[in-house]
Amino acid sequence: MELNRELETRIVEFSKDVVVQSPSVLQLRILTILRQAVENYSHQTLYPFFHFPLFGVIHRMKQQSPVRLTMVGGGSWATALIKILSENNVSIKWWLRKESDAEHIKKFGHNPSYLSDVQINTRKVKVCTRIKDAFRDSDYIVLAVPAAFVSDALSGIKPEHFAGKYVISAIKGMIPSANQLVTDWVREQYNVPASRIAVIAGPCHAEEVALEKQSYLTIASQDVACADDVAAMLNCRFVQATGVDDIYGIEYSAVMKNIIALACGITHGLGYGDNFQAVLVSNAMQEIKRFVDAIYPKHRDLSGSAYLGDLLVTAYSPFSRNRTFGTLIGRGYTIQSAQMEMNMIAEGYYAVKSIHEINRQFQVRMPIAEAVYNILYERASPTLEMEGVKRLLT
Ligand SMILES: NC(=O)C1=CN([C@@H]2O[C@H](COP(=O)(O)OP(=O)(O)OC[C@H]3O[C@@H](n4cnc5c(N)ncnc54)[C@H](OP(=O)(O)O)[C@@H]3O)[C@@H](O)[C@H]2O)C=CC1
Ligand SMILES: O=C(CO)COP(=O)(O)O
Repeated sequence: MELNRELETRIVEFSKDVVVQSPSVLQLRILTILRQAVENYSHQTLYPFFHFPLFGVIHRMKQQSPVRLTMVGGGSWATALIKILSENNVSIKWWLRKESDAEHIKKFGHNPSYLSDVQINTRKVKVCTRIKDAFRDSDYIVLAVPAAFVSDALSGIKPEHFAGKYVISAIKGMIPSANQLVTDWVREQYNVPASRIAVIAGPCHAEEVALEKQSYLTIASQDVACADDVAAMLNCRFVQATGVDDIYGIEYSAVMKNIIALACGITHGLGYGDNFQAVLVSNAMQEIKRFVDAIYPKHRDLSGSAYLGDLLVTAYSPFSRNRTFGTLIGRGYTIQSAQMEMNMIAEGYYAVKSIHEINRQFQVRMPIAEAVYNILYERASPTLEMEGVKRLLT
């Protein structure tokens, strides 16, 4: 009886949406509901539903109608997400800014600039360099360029181009010119309703996805059904994705962990050891909690993998751009030379300034983030700043 009621409620909720959905989104939504039912209930309980006529229809739709998605960005994370999505019934338009990269992918099936070992399935993935063409006929827009370049990447795109689409931010950074989360910025600039916005989070480096190492993603949206749909698109042989509702907590936490990874890198570059870093990271977790709870109060468990897990992987992994950038700064590189040394973007560099400015209003005690800000923006000495942090750690 419980199941009957739950399925009924979900189907009624979902049918309210029917008028505004395209067939592929409907299919995904139905599949998500059914997948959850199959996971959570016994075959015996589910048996009556096997006569439900939609089952056959869904099966046929699954064969025929792929989800239509646009990937915006040609970097390592976009390339890794393309690999994951290509495992499922998804048809992808991939926007990159460089004509030469697009031509190379069309010809050889590899991104020449990032994760070049990843084989691109060119039957499922169509590459283009005109953003308006990339948006046409898509149900989902995935944003996967560093936050500082989203506005450039979407140049020429207007609110009407987003109408009826879902937006998924795979970005772990803030729009520097507005000090805004990417999802808030998209909502305001393009009038996309919050129920159609999701973020992809969780501890997951593109390089490990390229190697098909088992990974976990958390998809957050104010509308959990939307998050579940996106999770269904990303679940595959080597990725397990789960939908949740704490979009603000998860997005801010992802921004903050990049700043902490910079601090870990800086101290590593200065010669501090693992004992110190463990204490730095535990204190940093409390700092993240204070900030996220102040800016968006909600009951949340920060030991979850989208919060603590992502902090750990970014603070310790040699693949982390933020940790690498911090290490170079700790070793005495200037900001410009550290940026030139890396072929990739460390989001924490931009984020620490935004968080510093936002925190003028909230006045949360964040000595580690403040030390990183002083080093990167006030030309403070890394040695002296980290001496100060050292005295405050417990
Ligand atoms: N890499 C990872 O493992 C993960 C990354 N993320 C997040 O994904 C987002 C993207 O990062 P990632 O893919 O790693 O970045 P990369 O550093 O790998 O790639 C940067 C991308 O930005 C593009 N770019 C640079 N300048 C501009 C510009 N002015 N206008 C438009 N595009 C530009 C680059 O294009 P070009 O090559 O033409 O210069 C390239 O496609 C970040 O927010 C990151 O935090 C999240 C989880 C994992
Ligand atoms: O968010 C990430 C892993 O989950 C990527 O972090 P970096 O940008 O520091 O590599």
